[in-house]
Amino acid sequence: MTKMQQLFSSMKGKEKNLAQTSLVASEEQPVRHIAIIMDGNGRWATKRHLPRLAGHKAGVTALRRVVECAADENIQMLSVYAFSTENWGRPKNEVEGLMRLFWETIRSDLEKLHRDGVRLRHLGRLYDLSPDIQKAVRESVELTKDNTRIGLNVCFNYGGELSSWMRFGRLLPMGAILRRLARK
Ligand SMILES: CC(C)=CCC/C(C)=C/CC/C(C)=C/COP(=O)(O)OP(=O)(O)O
Repeated sequence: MTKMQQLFSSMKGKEKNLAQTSLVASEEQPVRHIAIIMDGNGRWATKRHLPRLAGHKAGVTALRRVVECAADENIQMLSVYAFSTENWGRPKNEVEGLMRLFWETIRSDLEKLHRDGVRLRHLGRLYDLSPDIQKAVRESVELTKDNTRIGLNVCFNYGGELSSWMRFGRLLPMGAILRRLARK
């Protein structure tokens, strides 16, 4: 079992619903691009009698593990759908917590991501985010732009981009991803 498979199966068992993973590839091609829709963070936290933000933090922890494994698995691109324009409608304290978490994660993880050869890109409406976040995103994209090990598209404050992007890919359920990885 590869590291990625172990990660996905551990998520199924212990961290159910932390992330929904979809695969973009045709049947004939090896897995090169994995898209992750961050979902279920709130349910994960509620089940454990924790505040929703604890679920979002656990989601970021899971994401770190996915990025590490994917780079080792020769996956060339990861796209992470984190915060949609609809998510601004959530309670103020949750939105503020998510913005802070996003900013803190860039700040704390950027150096390691750069060292690990991750090329960061942002997809979404940067201009609507706070000046601090805009600056952190711009700096992280600039710093990592020449890295070649793996691309990480962070979709934050995305709108219709998701649905149009989905039309280009075939979305397969988790089981299909695991089987595909097993064949590598
Ligand atoms: C990329 C990065 C560092 C992001 C940091 C911010 C972050 C964790 C964003 C995810 C937010 C979100 C809307 C998750 C979905 O779970 P949900 O709250 O909809 O869960 P539920 O469906 O169980 O309510």
